Amino acid sequence: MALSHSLGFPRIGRDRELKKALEAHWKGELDEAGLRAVGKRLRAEHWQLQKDAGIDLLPVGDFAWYDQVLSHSLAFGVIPERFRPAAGKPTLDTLFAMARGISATCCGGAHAQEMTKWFDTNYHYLVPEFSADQQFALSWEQLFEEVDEARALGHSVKPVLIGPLTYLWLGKAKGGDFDKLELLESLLPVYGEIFQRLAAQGVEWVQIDEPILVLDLPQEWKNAFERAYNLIQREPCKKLIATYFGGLEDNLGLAANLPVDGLHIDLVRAPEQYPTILDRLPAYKVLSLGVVNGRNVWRCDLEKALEVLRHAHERLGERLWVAPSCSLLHSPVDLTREDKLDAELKGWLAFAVQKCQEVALLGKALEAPQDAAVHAALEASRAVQAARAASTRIHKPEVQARLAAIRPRHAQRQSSFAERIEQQRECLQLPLLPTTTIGSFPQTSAIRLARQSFKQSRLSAAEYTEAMYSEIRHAVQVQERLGLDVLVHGEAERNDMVEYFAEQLDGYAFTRFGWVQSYGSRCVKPAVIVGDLSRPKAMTVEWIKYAQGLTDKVMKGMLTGPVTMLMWSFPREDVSREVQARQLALAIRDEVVDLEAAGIKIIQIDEAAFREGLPLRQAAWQHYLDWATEAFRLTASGVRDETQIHTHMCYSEFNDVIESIAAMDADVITIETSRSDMELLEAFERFDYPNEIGPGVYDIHSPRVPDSAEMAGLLRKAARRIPLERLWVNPDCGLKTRAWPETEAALVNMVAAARQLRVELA
Ligand SMILES: CN1c2c(nc(N)[nH]c2=O)NC[C@@H]1CNc1ccc(C(=O)N[C@@H](CCC(=O)N[C@@H](CCC(=O)N[C@@H](CCC(=O)O)C(=O)O)C(=O)O)C(=O)O)cc1
Ligand SMILES: N[C@@H](CCS)C(=O)O
Ligand SMILES: [Zn+2]
Repeated sequence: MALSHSLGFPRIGRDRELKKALEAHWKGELDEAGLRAVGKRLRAEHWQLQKDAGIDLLPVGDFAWYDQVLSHSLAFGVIPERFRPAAGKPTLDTLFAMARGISATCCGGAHAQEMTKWFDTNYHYLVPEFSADQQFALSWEQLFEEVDEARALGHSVKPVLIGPLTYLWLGKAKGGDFDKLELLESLLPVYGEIFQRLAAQGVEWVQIDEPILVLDLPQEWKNAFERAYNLIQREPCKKLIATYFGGLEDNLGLAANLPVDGLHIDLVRAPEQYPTILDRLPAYKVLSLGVVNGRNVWRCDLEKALEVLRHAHERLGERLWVAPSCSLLHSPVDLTREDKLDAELKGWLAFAVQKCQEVALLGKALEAPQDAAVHAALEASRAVQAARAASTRIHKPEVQARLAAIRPRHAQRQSSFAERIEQQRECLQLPLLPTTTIGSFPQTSAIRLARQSFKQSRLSAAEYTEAMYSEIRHAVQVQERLGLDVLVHGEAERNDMVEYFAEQLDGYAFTRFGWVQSYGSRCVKPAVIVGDLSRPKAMTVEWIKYAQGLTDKVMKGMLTGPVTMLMWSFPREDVSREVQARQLALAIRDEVVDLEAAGIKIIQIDEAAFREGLPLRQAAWQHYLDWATEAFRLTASGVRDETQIHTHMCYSEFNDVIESIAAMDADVITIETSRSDMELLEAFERFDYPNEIGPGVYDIHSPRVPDSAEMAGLLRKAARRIPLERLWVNPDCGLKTRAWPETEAALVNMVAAARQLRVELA
């Protein structure tokens, strides 16, 4: 039998129960016992959903209160000094403090751990902080408790661990000049202890995630893999190493030969690795093939998947396992919840539950090809593929014709930055170190409630518009009172910076419940790119015009760029990312031009996901950077020289992409830097980045309000790297997740810091 298994299931819940419970707990409305009860119920429900779908071996350890990397830091005792409890083991409060920071009103405060993107996904993990004298000790019982919990429910379980090399790779060495790889030897005994505990609980298989095996690894890390797994092999339990998000390529031999019992590979992202792996895999090993896409919502082409699986099954027999390509954390939970999707589109989609069914069906098709259910599923899958290939909702000749007419001049501003900036300074008349924000102001429950009422027709369009205008008036008044220089309208009318635009473009479709965890309790509902994309009419102009009419100060128009629209949507699989980005670029370019025509002098085109889109392997970088940069320039280049184009990027490591960021030629870029203590500016300094920069001076993901001295300190650091006349002052990212009191308090301090530095440094 080809065993079917899942690498991990979404933890947030079909109705985002975990999100709601966490937020209630943080507000003091749900005690710890209540929160734990929600977690327990969700785990039980998720195991049952997977089992009912036909999955043989269920993951345990994929549940996390905030983030799975953070759970591992707790497990290994990697708890920075500022969070360490005075006595005893860490608690849930320790975990939440590490994730969210501690407010300055309590014990002097502590800033949260740095958060960054999980490989090339829109999921964020908390970066482990290693000290030079780092000790590791098993400190968190969650995994063992959950194994008992699942077994008590009668399930066959496979605990999931992040492997030691991936864990170390994801962390940061702090407070000393040392190589984090040196910590491996002291970390491994904790893994040993975990395997022994799991074996004592009766566990047979453990999944060890080592996704860094799909990256370009330095030789010492490759050597470390051999060293680590030679030691780990002595420990009990059978071990399956899971790789995903790409191909093993030059690490294939290394991964195939590690002394463990099985290997999982991602055949969706890297189908080409299949034949080679069969030749290189030792005869004793299980091979798990990830054939169902865990990163997208389209139904699996079962025939195509079966072609490979049949071949592998002939060679491997019971040593073949079937799986999704990666953890289903990146998938919405259950398509059956979607009661408003049209039948045709619904028939084309699969969420986590349906993906588990697909995996189980593929397993069954290998054993019982004549089975009636198998036969019917294959027939249905063939019909879906044929319908999509011919559908007029997908293929639009007019969009394709516009794409074909693009010429290099369309992606080129009229003059160089040096010439433009003179005209812009003349036109904008801003002070040194201009202050601004990234776009959004608090998305209060009143705003969300108004939107919900409008969507359910309990509020008319006019009433909803007035409610949003009232929010805009409030945001403008606050910004004027605080003395900010460049204002924003606050994005009250936007449910999400991507979904909002997607809803107004032709070619997109939407789910009602297709939530995916982004970080902690925060979720996104990625829109689905179904067909060729175009903009039927202006999307933001009336809102921005209204906001500009309220003030004499400059109002920034606020748009989401093509690369980010693409990265944070579920893309088509029948055309390249490049083509989809170009279609989006043309649609948003029209909006940029319309904003300028409406008198808007500064237009921000957010490209928060620009760095995230960078392929994991260096060999593929240039091609991506070329088309991504071109898509941005195509969006931004329809305007006059005096119109100032801003862009914004959060969570980015800029070293690898700095030249392309310069090539985007935005007049101003605002970036996230505060959690990394302005370290990220190093790339801009080294490259002598020519345009203007706003390095974030405070972390918006934490409720903590930094004082103006702290922000002034960061600005001084920034001014050492970037010439003063090119520096802007702003938070790290949008303020939608914050409440008004902390937002105002932080912005008062930010404006004060900017004013102080104007005097001090001018
Ligand atoms: C900047 N970021 C973004 C990323 N990806 C995106 N697609 N969008 C982003 O902004 N990736 C990187 C970062 C991640 N950061 C964030 C920050 C904040 C959120 C967030 O707040 N998400 C919200 C959901 C947003 C949304 O769509 N809201 C809807 C309302 C949906 C809803 O909850 N409705 C309620 C009813 C209303 C109520 O009572 O509140 C319901 O259905 O029950 C809207 O505004 O209309 C979140 O709540 O998690 C995400 C990523
Ligand atoms: N303009 C958006 C960017 C977030 S990355 C915001 O302010 O929320
Ligand atoms: Zn941002």
